[in-house]
Amino acid sequence: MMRIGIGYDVHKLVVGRALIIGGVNIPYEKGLLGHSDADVLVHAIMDSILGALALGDIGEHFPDNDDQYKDISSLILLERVYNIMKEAKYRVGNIDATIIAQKPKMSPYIGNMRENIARVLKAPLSSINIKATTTERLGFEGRGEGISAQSICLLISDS
Ligand SMILES: Nc1ccn([C@@H]2O[C@H](COP(=O)(O)O)[C@@H](O)[C@H]2O)c(=O)n1
Ligand SMILES: C[C@@]1(CO)OP(=O)(O)OP(=O)(O)OC[C@H]1O
Repeated sequence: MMRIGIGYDVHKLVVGRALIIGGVNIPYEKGLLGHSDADVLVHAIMDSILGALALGDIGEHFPDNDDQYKDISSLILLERVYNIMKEAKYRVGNIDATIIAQKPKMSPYIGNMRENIARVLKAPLSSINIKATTTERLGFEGRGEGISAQSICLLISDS
């Protein structure tokens, strides 16, 4: 059996925070604000997997008032979502995700992001696609106030 899920997340850009997207530390004058490392792409991917499993969202699994998640790498949370998926006897068929950011340029980092996500999800690199787009300066992403990400995933049952 196959199941499909979508995920969407937004974080605010502020000075004094690291910009971590897809587990890659991207040099930039601002970073994303959040309780964890605020990795907006990994959050959207986790929500798409949990969505496919009909198991709610990351806020339910990793509450943002729990000190154990303060500044945690979202790749660690992704590994926990992987374990939940494995327990349910599913594996990733494919993931397609989009980062919506006016700046900075994501293209030099996309390869490393794909490698990080494929490694944690124990999925072939060819099953993970990550794209980036500006919004032609329109909206909150276009004004540089924040970055959003969207993900869709297909899970395949192992049983
Ligand atoms: N933050 C971003 C946004 C976009 N890109 C790449 O640039 C290409 C053109 O973007 P448009 O928004 O003008 O369509 C796009 O294909 C992305 O590959 C990027 O690297 N970083
Ligand atoms: C990841 C969690 C937990 O540290 O915190 P944030 O980094 O604030 O991210 P958000 O996208 O609001 O989602 C869920 C949270 O519970």
